[in-house]
Amino acid sequence: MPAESQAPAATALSTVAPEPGAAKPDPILVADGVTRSFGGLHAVAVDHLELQRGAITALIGPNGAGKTTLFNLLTGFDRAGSGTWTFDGAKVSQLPAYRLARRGMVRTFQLTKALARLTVLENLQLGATEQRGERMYAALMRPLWRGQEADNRVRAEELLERFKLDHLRDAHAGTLSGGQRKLLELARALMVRPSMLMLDEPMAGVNPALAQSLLEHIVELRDEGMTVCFVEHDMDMVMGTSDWVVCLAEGQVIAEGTPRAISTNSQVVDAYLGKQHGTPPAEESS
Ligand SMILES: Nc1ncnc2c1ncn2[C@@H]1O[C@H](COP(=O)(O)OP(=O)(O)OP(=O)(O)O)[C@@H](O)[C@H]1O
Repeated sequence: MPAESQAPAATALSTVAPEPGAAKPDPILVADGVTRSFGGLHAVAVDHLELQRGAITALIGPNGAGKTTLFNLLTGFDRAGSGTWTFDGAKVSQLPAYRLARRGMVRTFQLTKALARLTVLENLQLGATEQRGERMYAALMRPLWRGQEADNRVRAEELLERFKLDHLRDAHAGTLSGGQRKLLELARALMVRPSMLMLDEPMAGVNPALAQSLLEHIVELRDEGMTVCFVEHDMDMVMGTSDWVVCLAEGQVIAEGTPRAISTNSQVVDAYLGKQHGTPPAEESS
């Protein structure tokens, strides 16, 4: 049975009815009528969804449930067919990712081949400019305003230390282990001091030792006041870390609740948990 979190967000959520579309005491994100179709396939059709400020919310569901599609819509990486959503009280539907980042919502990015050739420190410095929507070429070629560059350097050093990547600051990102890459992806997103962090499968390809450290970092960020939302198949992480769980199936929210309520929800068990046969094996060795 999952342990219930004692964080303030968990306490606030303990009075919320465990039902799809439930209103939250202090929602940071509110979505209404969000749809996305591919041809005749309704990948996402979410009537109403609220995410509680300062809480860790997990999006779960079977393969093809629409989790990644919804995540991409909310983070400005795809365009919804219809629907509106607000972030921190302001309408942000269809805003591109860099404009969302300016408002405080950022998502992690997988390291591309180009980024793998840069050092860890360069990745962090570039993370700050990317999230603001500056072009990579311009960011590298044009001398940045000195004050801003110095701020970015200070922030980067803070994050290197926090994530214990300082000894790797001059290593090429491509040489990092799977878990270290995930830490770097998280650190890159934090360069712009967001209020909400969106994570797509943070545990994928991470070995158990680093998974634990990654998990602790995420809980620590929540304890500092950050709102976190992640898509994840690893049910240990979902049950052990999240304050609230939203289960999607066939594009719709079929259940919401605390990890404890969700683990015994018959619809979730039928659609997802009953079909889970453990989590995929870790892919890295360090
Ligand atoms: N670009 C696309 N073109 C066509 N169909 C798509 C596209 N992206 C997603 N889909 C379809 O939309 C549905 C939802 O996919 P999505 O990737 O959002 O599910 P998911 O819940 O994230 O699944 P998984 O857990 O396997 O990652 C699936 O049927 C998928 O095949």
